[in-house]
Amino acid sequence: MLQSIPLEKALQILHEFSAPRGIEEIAVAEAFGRILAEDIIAGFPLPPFNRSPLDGYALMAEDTFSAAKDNPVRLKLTQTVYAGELPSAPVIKGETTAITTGAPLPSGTNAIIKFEDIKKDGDYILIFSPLKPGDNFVPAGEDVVEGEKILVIGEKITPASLGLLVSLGRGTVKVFRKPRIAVFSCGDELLDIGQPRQTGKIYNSNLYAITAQITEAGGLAVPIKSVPDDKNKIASALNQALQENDLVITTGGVSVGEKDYVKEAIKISNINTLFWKVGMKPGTPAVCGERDGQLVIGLSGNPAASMITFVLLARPIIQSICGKKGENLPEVKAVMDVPFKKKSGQRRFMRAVLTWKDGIYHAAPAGIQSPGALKSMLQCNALIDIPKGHGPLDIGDEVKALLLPEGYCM
Ligand SMILES: Nc1nc2c(c(=O)[nH]1)N[C@H]1C(S)=C(S)[C@@H](COP(=O)(O)OP(=O)(O)OC[C@H]3O[C@@H](n4cnc5c(N)ncnc54)[C@H](O)[C@@H]3O)O[C@H]1N2
Ligand code: MOO
Repeated sequence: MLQSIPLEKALQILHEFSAPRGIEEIAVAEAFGRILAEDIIAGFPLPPFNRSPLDGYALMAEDTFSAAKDNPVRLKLTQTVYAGELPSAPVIKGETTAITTGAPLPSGTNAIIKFEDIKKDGDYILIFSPLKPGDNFVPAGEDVVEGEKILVIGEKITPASLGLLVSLGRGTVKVFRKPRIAVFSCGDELLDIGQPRQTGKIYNSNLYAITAQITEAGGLAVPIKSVPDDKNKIASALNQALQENDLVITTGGVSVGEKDYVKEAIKISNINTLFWKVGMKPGTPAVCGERDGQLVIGLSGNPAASMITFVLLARPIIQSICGKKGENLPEVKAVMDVPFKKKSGQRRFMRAVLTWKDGIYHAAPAGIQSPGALKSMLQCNALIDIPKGHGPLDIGDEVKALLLPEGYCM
C-alpha cells in the first residue's frame, strides 16, 4: 500500500477513476450549473435577421448626406414594421420605414434614425443631420455567426449559456450525468440533528458540511446516517454505498486509533486500498480505495480537516467525473499582512482571509488552525500552501494562495 504520498501524486492516482459516468439529455430549463456534454454550434446567426436597435426610421444613409439644420431632407414614410412582423416592401431612394426596436429591417436600408431626432410632416419625415451607412444598423450574425462554436464540452452552463441555447432554438441539451456521491461519517460519538445533547458526544456536523461541498462540486449528494466504530458495520455501509452510488466519501476513523476502522473495513469489503496518508496538514490520514473503478475517499473526522481535504483531494475528482474541464482552485500570489508563528513540518494548507488592496492580495490567518476548529472556515476564502519544512511566516512574506470556491466563505 502506498503511504504518505504528495497531494499531486494522490490526485494523479484518483484521476485514473475520474471519467464521467455517462451523458443525459435534459430540458434547457433544468440545465443551469450542469456540465455540457456536447459542443454547441450555431445552426443560424444571432440575431437571425438585420434588425433595428431602436424605435425610429430605417432609411438609406445616402439620402441624408445633404441634411443640415437649416436644410432638412424629406423622406416619404411608406410603411411601419413592428417587432415580430416582416416588411411588406423594400425601401427605395427617397423613402423611409417606421420601425420598432427588434423589428426586421426592410431591404434597401442601411441606417436607422431615432424617432426623437426627426420631425413628422404628414406622410414625410424631416432629417436635420446626415447619417453614415451602418448607423444604428444591427446586421444578422452581429452576435453569433452561423456555424460558430459558442459552447464547448466540459463548460459549466451559466445563465448566459442558457440564454444562448434558447436563442438558438434548443429545448434540450446533452450534459454529463451527475455522479451520485454517498457520504457518511464514522464514530460512536456522533449524534444526528434532533437527538438530545449528551455529555461526551458531538453532533455529526461533517455529514452536512460535506453534503454541501458535494453539491457545490456538482455531485448529487446522498447523505447516509452515521456508522458506529465497528469494522463490520463500516464495511457493510461501504458495500451498500458502493452498490448504489458512483463514489463514496466517509469521514472519521482513518487515523491510527484503536477504533479507527475505515482502513480495515475497506479491506473487508474487497476494496483495493490505493493509498493512506497524504503529505498535507490538515487531513493527513486520508485513505482512498477503489473497487470496480469506483472510489472510496476516506477523510479525517476533524471538521476543518475533512472540509479542506475534500476541497483539495475529492473536489477535483468529483468535478472531473462531472465532466468539468479546468483547474480545481485558482492560484494567486499574496503577501502576509499578519505573521503566522508556527513552523510547518509538513506541507500545510493554512486557512486564510485574502483581501485585494493596491493591486495585490493581502493574507491573514483566518483563525485557529487546529484541524478540529471549524469556525475558522467561516471567513476563510483561501488556503495558503506552505511547503514542508517552512519556518514561521513574517509580515511581507510572499505566499502561494489557492482561492476557495465562491459559496464557501461568508
Ligand atoms: N497517535 C496519533 N493520533 C492521531 C494521529 C496520529 O498520527 N497519531 N493523527 C491525528 C490526525 S493528523 C488527525 S487528522 C486525526 C484524524 O482522525 P480520524 O480521521 O481517525 O478521525 P476521528 O478520530 O474519528 O475524529 C477526529 C475528531 O473529529 C471529530 N469528528 C469525527 N467525526 C465527526 C463528525 N462527523 N462531525 C463532527 N466531528 C467529528 C471526532 O470527535 C474527533 O474529535 O487523528 C489524529 N490522531
Ligand atoms: O491531519 Mo490532521 O492534521 O490533524 O487534520
